[in-house]
Amino acid sequence: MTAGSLSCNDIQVSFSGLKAVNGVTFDFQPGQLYGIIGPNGAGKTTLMNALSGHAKLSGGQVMLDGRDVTGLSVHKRTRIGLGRSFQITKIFAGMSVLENLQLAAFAHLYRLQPFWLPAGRFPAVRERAESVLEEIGLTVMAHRPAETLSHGDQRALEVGLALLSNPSVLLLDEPLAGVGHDQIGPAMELIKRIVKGRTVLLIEHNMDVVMRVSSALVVMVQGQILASGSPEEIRANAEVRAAYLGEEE
Ligand SMILES: Nc1ncnc2c1ncn2[C@@H]1O[C@H](COP(=O)(O)OP(=O)(O)OP(=O)(O)O)[C@@H](O)[C@H]1O
Repeated sequence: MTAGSLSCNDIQVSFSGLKAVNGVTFDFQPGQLYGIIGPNGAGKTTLMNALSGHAKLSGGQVMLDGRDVTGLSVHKRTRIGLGRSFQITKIFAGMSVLENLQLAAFAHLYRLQPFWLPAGRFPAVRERAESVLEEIGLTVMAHRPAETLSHGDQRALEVGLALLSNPSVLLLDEPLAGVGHDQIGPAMELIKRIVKGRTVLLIEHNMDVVMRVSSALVVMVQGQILASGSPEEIRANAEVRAAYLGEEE
């Protein structure tokens, strides 16, 4: 089995009776970038949470590289190849860019939070953090406090945190949220670069961006998949246009 295959079978997530994800079955193929689109409240983030282990399923299974991970914690899923970035940033504002990466690299490599010693003293940590720093194009900003970065660069750092475990499957929840218009282009380039060799699920409201970077789109409405296909197929799908894209145009 090729690394990076993710599938879900009839998964369900409910919040006090509300079926936020209501029977989703899908095979995400290795190396593809799936744009997950749909109106507000359609269940996109909850689907990601269900796949990453952040939301408890009320039914169904999640498989990663052919292995049933339904009962595994977030950390165990991370260790076997699932990375996740969040809509709300998890970076430490007062720490430098490199320190943020080193702290997360230490936690990943040694399964500990290094509160009592500088994580950067560990060669494996330094090496991993520096490699991701380069991957996200922030090497020149390594020693800047994270809070002084532009919004776009903070989002790149957030994505970097998800890359530290070198995941074969990467779940990105609105990595361009709040990114200024002039930074959308470079941010898109970053996404295209880090995607190589990985399976990516990307929640993104900017239709122009999502249509351009995705190899396939999955359209969610009311907790279910309404349609999936190439960006061209989705654009031409009358049902999707009526339920969602029509709103945009
Ligand atoms: N922790 C929670 N507790 C209760 N209800 C929740 C919770 N998380 C999500 N929901 C509800 O589940 C539904 C799906 O929400 P979700 O955030 O997954 O949608 P979304 O498609 O990601 O929306 P958006 O595009 O606005 O981010 C919504 O009705 C939301 O209010």
